[in-house]
Amino acid sequence: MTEPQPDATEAAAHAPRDPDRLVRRAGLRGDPDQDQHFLVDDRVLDRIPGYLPEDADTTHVLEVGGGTGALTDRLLRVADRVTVVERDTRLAAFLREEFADDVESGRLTILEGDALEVDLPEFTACVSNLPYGISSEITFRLLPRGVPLVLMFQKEFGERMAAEAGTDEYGRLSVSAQHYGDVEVVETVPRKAFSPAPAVESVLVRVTPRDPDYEVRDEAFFLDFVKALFTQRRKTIRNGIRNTAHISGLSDPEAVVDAADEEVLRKRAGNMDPRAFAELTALADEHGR
Ligand SMILES: C[S@@+](CC[C@H](N)C(=O)[O-])C[C@H]1O[C@@H](n2cnc3c(N)ncnc32)[C@H](O)[C@@H]1O
Repeated sequence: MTEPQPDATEAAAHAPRDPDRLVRRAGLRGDPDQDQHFLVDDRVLDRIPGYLPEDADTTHVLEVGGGTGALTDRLLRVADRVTVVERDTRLAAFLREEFADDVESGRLTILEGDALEVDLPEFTACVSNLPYGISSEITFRLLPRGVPLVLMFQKEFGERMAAEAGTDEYGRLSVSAQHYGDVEVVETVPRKAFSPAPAVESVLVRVTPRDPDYEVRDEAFFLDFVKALFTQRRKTIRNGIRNTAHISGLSDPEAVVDAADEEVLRKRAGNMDPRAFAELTALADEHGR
């Protein structure tokens, strides 16, 4: 049976493309081994661009992992320009064909390649149903750009990003992400919204960039120090500082222990908010490096 093309009425009314039809037109089954879980729930797709902060600059929106273009279609409705990165050659070819008019007019650029390897353009916001295999690595490339992000993650990962100090989910990922912006879970997305359905539920996370309300002189050291202390999350900060100098790179951990307040030294990493980590980092920077 030949796949029906979108009819003239649909095109004229500029109705959003039907996600199931896109998958059928692409003629590909999503391959979970390639992180291919296409969003096929219209209502979820229609809501996603609306999660951008109200004042977001939508001059140039980046999408990581275009798939069959269901989200691309929604982004083209709100953005002046969209750049899509897609690693799968067949999907990149399909997107070029499906969105030929937008490619031609310069509103859409398809970058074929691995999002961790291509040179990402300057973009003003990023909205993506991410390939989960690269969630962490791509997110930490996006966060320092300081633009709004609306990203789909595996539920557990998204919840850890947004977690507050003192909760079980709070960890290195929470501190590092919240260093760059306000992180919120804005929607839980059920498995059946995707084709093929992933093994676990997903969440949409919004990151609204802001400068932290604390000073960090050396960002790389701050992130290494936080990472080091969370490898010993059940130990006190005192023991954490002493035991992890090989990770944090401190040459004199004892000097940091001497300089820090007893109250802080008795805490555990899971109870330190980002500001407390920043203050301890400043001491470590001054006394222990
Ligand atoms: C979860 S699907 C999302 C597809 C589409 N945006 C949607 O919402 O239906 C992720 C897409 O990322 C692509 N992909 C996987 N790994 C990638 C990588 N390292 N760089 C770029 N794209 C990748 C997959 O081929 C797939 O099309």
